[in-house]
Amino acid sequence: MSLYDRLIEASADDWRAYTEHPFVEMMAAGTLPETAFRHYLVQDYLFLIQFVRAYALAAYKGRTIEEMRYGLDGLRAILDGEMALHVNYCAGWGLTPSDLEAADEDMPTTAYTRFVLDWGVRGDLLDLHVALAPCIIGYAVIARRLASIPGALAASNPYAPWIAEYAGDGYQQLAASTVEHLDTLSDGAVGEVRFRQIAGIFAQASRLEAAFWQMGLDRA
Ligand SMILES: Cc1ncc(CO)c(N)n1
Repeated sequence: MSLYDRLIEASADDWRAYTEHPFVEMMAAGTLPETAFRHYLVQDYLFLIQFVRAYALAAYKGRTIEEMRYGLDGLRAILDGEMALHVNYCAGWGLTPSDLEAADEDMPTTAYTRFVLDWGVRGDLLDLHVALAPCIIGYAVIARRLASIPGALAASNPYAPWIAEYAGDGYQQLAASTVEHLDTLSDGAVGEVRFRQIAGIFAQASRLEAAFWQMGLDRA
């Protein structure tokens, strides 16, 4: 069993609350109010800025060139890839990247990003990558499922570009390599005590993800 499978199994309720949150179901159905999505997306841009810092930290903490490169690739995937989705959506609302950067962080954004960065500083590379994992893997899992719901990818669904981005090959491959990387990092040998520690980080990050969706819905 991969470390990822063990982590999901250990935090099943939190994982489900995150990946099956009403926010994502409403995106697939196209019924999510735009105010909710807009608040979420602006906050997500601020979230990604902090995640770039977390990946930079992962590169810094790498003990091999391969681990350093892994941090760098994650950083690039956000800066040169994922953020374009946010910029494009926001351009439709008349918001420029500078407007996004100047927005204030809402509490759940600060809570989640600083939780990850704190584990990154305090813990070792495995702690950091476990704190990052629900983000990448969760969005890949969510988008793959949503993409299979009839009508979710229809041109009439304003959230189709979001679903298509995370269900796309590039992002799905990033998630698959994250699953593999967790096994490489843990070397297949994580004892019970260590597993309980990282399972706690994984579960908390999953709860912070659910709180992030809820932050959007609360603006509906
Ligand atoms: C809150 C959040 N979690 C995960 C991702 C995926 O990168 C994202 N963009 N935002």
